[in-house]
Amino acid sequence: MPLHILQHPLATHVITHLRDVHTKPATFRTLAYQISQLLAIEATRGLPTRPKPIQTPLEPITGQVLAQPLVIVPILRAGLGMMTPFLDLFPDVSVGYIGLERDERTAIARSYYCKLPPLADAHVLVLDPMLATGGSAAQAISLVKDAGARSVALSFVCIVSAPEGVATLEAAHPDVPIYTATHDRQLNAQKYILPGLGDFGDRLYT
Ligand SMILES: O=P(O)(O)OC[C@H]1O[C@H](OP(=O)(O)OP(=O)(O)O)[C@H](O)[C@@H]1O
Ligand SMILES: O=c1cc[nH]c(=O)[nH]1
Ligand SMILES: [Mg+2]
Repeated sequence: MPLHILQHPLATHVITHLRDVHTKPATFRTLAYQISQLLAIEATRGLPTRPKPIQTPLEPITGQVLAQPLVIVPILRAGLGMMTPFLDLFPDVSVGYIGLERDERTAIARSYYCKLPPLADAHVLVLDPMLATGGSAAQAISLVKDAGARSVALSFVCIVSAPEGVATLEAAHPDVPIYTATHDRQLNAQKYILPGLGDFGDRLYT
């Protein structure tokens, strides 16, 4: 599946401020909202629509409306920072939650929570700002597939991706497209993304 990288001057502007170590949590949350809104539009470009006959004030026409329910699944905790723009753009969206936390020493993610709505007929977007080793994303996608999500209607949406994470996710789930706002250089020895923006969850909330 192709890696979709946001191409928009506003995206590079917002990411630069997100990366800035001097950006405080309140501003960081606003910037996370802005970049996630751009990603939400990009990642839903291919959503199917169905015809709906309506009457305008002047004449009858057949318009198009969204054909499928949409489900977002933010990965706790940092994924919560991407959730609100999806709720604002798609008021009927359902939300599932997957809790995953990387061990600080091994960088291997441990699952601690999973609550998902019905997924079989839905278009599912898994949200997590950071795709580093790809371990968290691969686990989360396995969980939503096991819960009934169909791979033709399943995407992973992140803000910063590393080549290592994209390779891992593509190897584990070659059928799932990845949407990212920026594709960075590499991981460091502690499995943080370079140049990256640090620990997204900490920058959102502490
Ligand atoms: O690709 P990976 O190597 O798995 O790393 C990415 C994961 O790391 C961060 O979460 P973290 O474990 O820090 O949890 P948090 O969101 O609660 O801070 C991030 O939000 C991803 O879930
Ligand atoms: O760079 C990284 C890697 C994993 N998780 C983060 O929050 N940042
Ligand atoms: Mg974290």
